[in-house]
Amino acid sequence: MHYATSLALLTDLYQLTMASGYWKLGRSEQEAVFHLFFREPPFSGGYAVAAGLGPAVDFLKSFRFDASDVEYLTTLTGNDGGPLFDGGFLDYLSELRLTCDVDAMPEGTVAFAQQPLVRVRGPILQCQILETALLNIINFQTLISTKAARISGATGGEPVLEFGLRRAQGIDGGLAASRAAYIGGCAATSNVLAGKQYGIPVKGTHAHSWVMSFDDETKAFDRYAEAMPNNCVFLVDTYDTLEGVRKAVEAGKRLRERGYEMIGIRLDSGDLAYLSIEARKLLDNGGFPDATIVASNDLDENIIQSLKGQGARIAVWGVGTKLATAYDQPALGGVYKLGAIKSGEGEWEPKLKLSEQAVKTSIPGVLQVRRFENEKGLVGDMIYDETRGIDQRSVIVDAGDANRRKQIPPDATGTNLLVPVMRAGEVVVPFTEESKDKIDDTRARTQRELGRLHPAVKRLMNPHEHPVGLDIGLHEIRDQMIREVRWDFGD
Ligand SMILES: Nc1ncnc2c1ncn2[C@@H]1O[C@H](COP(=O)(O)OP(=O)(O)OP(=O)(O)O)[C@@H](O)[C@H]1O
Ligand SMILES: O=P(O)(O)OC[C@H]1O[C@H](OP(=O)(O)OP(=O)(O)O)[C@H](O)[C@@H]1O
Ligand SMILES: O=C(O)c1cccnc1
Repeated sequence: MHYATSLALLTDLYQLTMASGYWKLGRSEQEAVFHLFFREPPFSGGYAVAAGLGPAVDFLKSFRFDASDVEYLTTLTGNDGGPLFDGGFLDYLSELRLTCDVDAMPEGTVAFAQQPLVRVRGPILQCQILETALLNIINFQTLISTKAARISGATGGEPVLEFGLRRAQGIDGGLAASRAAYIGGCAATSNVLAGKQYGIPVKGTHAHSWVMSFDDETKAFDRYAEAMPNNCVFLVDTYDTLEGVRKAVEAGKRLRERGYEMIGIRLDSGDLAYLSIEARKLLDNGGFPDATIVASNDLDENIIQSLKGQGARIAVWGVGTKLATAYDQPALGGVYKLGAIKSGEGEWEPKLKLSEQAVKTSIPGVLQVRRFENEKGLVGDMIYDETRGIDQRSVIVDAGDANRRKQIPPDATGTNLLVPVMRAGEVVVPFTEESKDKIDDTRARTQRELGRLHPAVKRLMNPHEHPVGLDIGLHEIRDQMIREVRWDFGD
């Protein structure tokens, strides 16, 4: 999608005050590199599924301060009542066109803590003013695609229908959630606009109100079957669920006489394990062994896992609220940090932010991630500084605990996860108009990526940690920088 209006003001004011500062100091063009990453996978899980790059690229392509943006900025005042921004700076913004380089993990890539999902390199002013929107887009979509991957993992590949629009966080939240849920593994959405906009399959049943609007349930099913003979999933729990299933079987027989087949039934309350087992028997004995049982009602990955453990005969899972709102963790804490700045001599100077918590101390450099695998499977991921290359010792060191190290075996081959997306402000890969083929390819990538992960890393509770570490050369530089900063502060 190409945004019709500029979204350059979709930012925090402080990005613009810093930009104004860089401009006034004559530093706007100084080259810098920033990395977008998260520190903990969401939902206490072992991984995340990167998503949001498509819309992020659309945002970057449309990025400009148009006349109305600049006019608005002229109205902002400082605490002396005078204009907040200099006229010269606002002229600079109106002329500004992105010239930076962006590298990122393609959507559907499995990502782990500390790894850059996006790297932006270019004039510091440009890198800085992109922070908020990139975080807004990538954080939410990565969160939802990860939730969808967990839910789809729990169903063991049985289709998940995303039903979340009515509970989603507003209009854009609903659309973005449907998109990301599909990338993460959902089979379809009930969100028709998302279907149109992103080429996602749309599916649905009917609501209780349909049944309630008739005097009795049988009539409701028959009338629905007459109106929609090729889309019959009867919602059977308005009054008594198993009685509802019996009526659905009878309605299905009448439909069959007309040359159509009912798709199945939907359960939306009560004990879904018991009811699905009993409903299955009624459907099978009634001559509908192929009828599908759809279930919904505040489902999430944990309830689904429990239902499967109880032998539930559910074949299609409708999941709304807990998926589209990422109910148990409503935000991914992705951050965007400065990694290095180019000095006057044109050398990259790595930059470090210290923290009391080792894991929160930033990783300096111009970072890239290399994923290693051998014939046994994935070996581990290395975060390294592209300007220095990989140390020949081929060892990764945990970013939070220097005692945790792993040798990358010589038979392992590596692939860089960050791929070029923009060069000098121009999109260089086909992350352009969202097409059905494109989103289906992305969804397939997620499936391939998850298929390569060890099952223990995908475990819902207390997952095994996939090995991720800093290239030992980068670790030593960072360690030295930490010592120097601590020394300066007399620690
Ligand atoms: N066998 C089961 N094991 C575990 N959880 C279940 C089982 N059956 C249903 N659930 C889940 O338990 C919760 C049921 O909540 P609740 O009892 O409020 O729903 P209900 O019986 O459908 O009532 P309501 O009519 O208000 O929806 C839902 O999240 C549902 O998905
Ligand atoms: O439960 P979710 O995962 O959010 O899935 C969507 C829910 O939306 C619909 O009902 P709605 O919640 O509007 O009404 P109900 O609770 O009375 O069924 C539907 O029947 C599902 O239960
Ligand atoms: O089609 C459905 O069954 C549906 C759609 C949205 C929300 N709940 C259910």
